[in-house]
Amino acid sequence: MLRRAVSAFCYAAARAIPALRQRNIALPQLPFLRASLIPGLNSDYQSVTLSWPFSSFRPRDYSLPNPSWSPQMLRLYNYYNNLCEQDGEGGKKEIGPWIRLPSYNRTVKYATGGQCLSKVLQAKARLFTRNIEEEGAAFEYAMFLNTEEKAAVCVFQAGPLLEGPVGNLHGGAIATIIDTVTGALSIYLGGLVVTANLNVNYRSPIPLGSVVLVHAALEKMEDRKIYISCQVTSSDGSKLHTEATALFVKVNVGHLFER
Ligand SMILES: CCCCCCCCCCCCCC(=O)SCCNC(=O)CCNC(=O)[C@H](O)C(C)(C)COP(=O)(O)OP(=O)(O)OC[C@H]1O[C@@H](n2cnc3c(N)ncnc32)[C@H](O)[C@@H]1OP(=O)(O)O
Repeated sequence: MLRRAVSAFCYAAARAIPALRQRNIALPQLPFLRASLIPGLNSDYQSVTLSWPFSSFRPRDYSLPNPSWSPQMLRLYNYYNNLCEQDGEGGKKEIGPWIRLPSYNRTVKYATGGQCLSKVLQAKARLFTRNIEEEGAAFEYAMFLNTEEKAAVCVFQAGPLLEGPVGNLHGGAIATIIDTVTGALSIYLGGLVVTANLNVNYRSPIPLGSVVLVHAALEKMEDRKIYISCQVTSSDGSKLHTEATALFVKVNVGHLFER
């Protein structure tokens, strides 16, 4: 019963969000969608209270700066975060094409804003990239979307628990952050999607502890298919570490519960 209700809600939200975007209807005007997606998109919105009835408090946003972040990580975060605000008429701050994505440790919090639901549905489940609570130990990252260019940038600091070859980042961890960034962009563009194909070319090792940029951009959309390209570069863009292409396929929420 609960599963059916959750499925119906997620299905409706997954269908509604892209349709509203296509019609240029601003999501912040809609209270429950604001609750599920908008808080934390940029610094102004962090004070918005969740209005979805299951949420009595806001979940932790893991993409906000913490003491483990290096000065370089913080500088890049501030650079992209500042792009999220534009000067409007009379010096008033306006939301520009850039938005900062909040990051929770369960996808169900994205889908519903629901703290309660995330306790009921496989309570121990955690988003792979946010399952280590120790700050700085594994994936530290913040994602920014450019809604006009249909592109995303992620500022990523690789922690010591992600070691592969000695002193360097594990290839699986690199693929994971690529899947996360290209996936987030695809979800923004297409609603509920899954990765169908991910091709990764590793060009140069990424030292543990370093800060890199993950760039993702829409190549094309065809029916249910969303093609994304991706590059991981050094923080100044001078060195190419990894290149990838990804294909995401739109699904309905029932697909995720087929057993
Ligand atoms: C703004 C919000 C932010 C949120 C942030 C959240 C951050 C977290 C983000 C985390 C993100 C993490 C994300 C994750 O990690 S998702 C987890 C990993 N992925 C999966 O588990 C997916 C498993 N696969 C499937 O479920 C099915 O196979 C899918 C759904 C993909 C297709 O099965 P379905 O029966 O439904 O459809 P279809 O078979 O008719 O195919 C449809 C079309 O697609 C084409 N096709 C299919 N496969 C491939 C292929 N491999 N190469 C090339 N093409 C392929 C196919 O030819 C056809 O094209 P056409 O004939 O129509 O032209």
